[in-house]
Amino acid sequence: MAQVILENVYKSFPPRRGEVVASQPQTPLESGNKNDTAQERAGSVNVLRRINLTIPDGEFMVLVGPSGCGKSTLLRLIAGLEVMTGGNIWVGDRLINDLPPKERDIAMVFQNYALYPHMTVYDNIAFGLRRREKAGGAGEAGGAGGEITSSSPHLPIWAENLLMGATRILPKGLRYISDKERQINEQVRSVAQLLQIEGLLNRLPKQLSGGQRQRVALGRAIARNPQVFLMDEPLSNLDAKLRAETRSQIVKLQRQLGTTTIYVTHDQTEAMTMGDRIAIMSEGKIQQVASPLEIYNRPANRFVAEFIGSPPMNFIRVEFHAPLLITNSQFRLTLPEIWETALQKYDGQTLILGIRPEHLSISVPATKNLPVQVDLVENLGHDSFVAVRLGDQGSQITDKGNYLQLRVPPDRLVRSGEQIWLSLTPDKIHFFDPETELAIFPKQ
Ligand SMILES: Nc1ncnc2c1ncn2[C@@H]1O[C@H](COP(=O)(O)OP(=O)(O)OP(=O)(O)O)[C@@H](O)[C@H]1O
Repeated sequence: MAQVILENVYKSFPPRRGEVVASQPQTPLESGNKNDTAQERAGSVNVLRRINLTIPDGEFMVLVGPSGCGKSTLLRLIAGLEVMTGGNIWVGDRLINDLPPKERDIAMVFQNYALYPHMTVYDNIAFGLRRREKAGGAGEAGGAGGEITSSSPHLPIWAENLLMGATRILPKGLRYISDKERQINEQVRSVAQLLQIEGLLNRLPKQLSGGQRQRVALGRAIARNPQVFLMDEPLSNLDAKLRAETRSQIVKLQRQLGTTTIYVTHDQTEAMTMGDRIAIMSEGKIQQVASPLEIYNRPANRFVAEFIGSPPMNFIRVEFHAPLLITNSQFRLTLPEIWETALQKYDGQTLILGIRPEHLSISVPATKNLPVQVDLVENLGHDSFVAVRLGDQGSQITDKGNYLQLRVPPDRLVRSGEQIWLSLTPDKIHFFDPETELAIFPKQ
C-alpha cells in the first residue's frame, strides 16, 4: 500500500496526420513552464495540464469528468502505458516516471476485462503471479503489464510453468507441483473465495457472464497484492442491476484490502457512492478535489455544480441590490444578513444564482416566490421531475431558454400548462461570479 503523488503532470499528444489543431489557450502558468516542449509549441493536443493530486495511502479516489477530459490518459500515465510530457509521479517514496509498467507494482482493471480468452479463470488469475515468480519477485503491472506491453509475447501455461521450474515432465497423468505453484494455488483460491467465483475456476472467459468476467479481472488484480489499483470504468459494460451490485462489492473489497485505489468513471452515481474523495476533471484540469458531500454542498465553480447532481443544478441570472435579489420577472427575494455580507462587493451587479432541483418547491402565490408555467412532468414513481418555464418571455435569465427543473414528491400532482409558484430553500442557494464562474457563496 502506498500514497500516490501526481506533481505537475502534463501530457500532450502530437496532432494526428492530416489533423489541424487550433492553438489551445494556455494559462500564464502553463505558457511559462519549463516543461513545455517543442511538441506543445508545434500545436499538439494538450490533454492534461499540470495535474497536482495527492492520494493518501489506502484512499479510494474517483476521477470523474465528461468524455474526453483526460481521465483514462491520466490513469495510463500512472500505469506507465503512456509517457508523460512533463511532471512527476510518486508511489510511496519511489519516483516511478521512468519505470516500465511491470516494475511499478500497480494493477489495472479495464472496462473490457482484458482476460486471456484461451486461459481458464484459474490461469487468468494466476498469470500475473507466475510472471512475477519468473521475474524473480519483482512487481508487475498485472493485467496491465501482461497484455498491454507488447514486449512480452504470451507463452502457453505449460511453457510458463516449465520456464519457472514449476512443473516437471512426469509420467502421463501426473504433475509435479512446486512450492511456488502451491503458493500461487493458495492465493488464487483465496481471491476466488473473496470474489465468490470458486465455482468458475475451470471455465474459459467465453463461458462467463459480463459480471463474472469483471470479477475475474478484479481477482487477477487483487491476487497480485499490488501497492495501487487503477480501475478504468470497470462497470461500464454491465447492466444497471449488476452495476449497482458490483459497485458495492468493489467498495467493500477495497475497504477490506486497504489498497490505494484510483477509479475512473464518467458516472456521477459511481463517483458519489464509491469515492472517499472525488477529483472532478474538465478539459485536462482538476476542477475540485473533495469528499462527495463537500462537492455536492460546496461546489468550487459552476462546472462542478452542474456536473454533480441529477437533474443538474439550475442557474438564474439575478441583479443584486442589497438586501434584494431581483430577476427580470416579478421575483424579489430579501437576503438573510449572512449573504448580504458575503455578497457585499457585488452590490449593484449581476450574479448567477444556483439552486438544485430538489431545493425548489411548489408554493403559494407571493412576491417572494417565482411564478412559472409547468412544461413537462416526468413521473419516476419515487419522485417526479418537472420542467417549468419562467413567466418572463422577454429576457433570457437562464441558459436553458428560461427553463428550470424541479423534483417534487409523486403525490404532488401538477399538469402541463398549469401556472405555479416556486419557493427556494434559502440556505441551499449558491452564488457564482458571472465572469469567472467561481463560487462566491458558499465557498469551499
Ligand atoms: N493516443 C492519442 N493520440 C492523440 N490523442 C489522444 C490519444 N489518446 C487520447 N487522446 C485524446 O485525449 C483526450 C482525452 O482522452 P481520454 O481517453 O483520456 O479521455 P477520457 O476522459 O478518459 O474520456 P472517456 O470517458 O470518453 O473515456 C481526448 O480528446 C482524446 O481524443
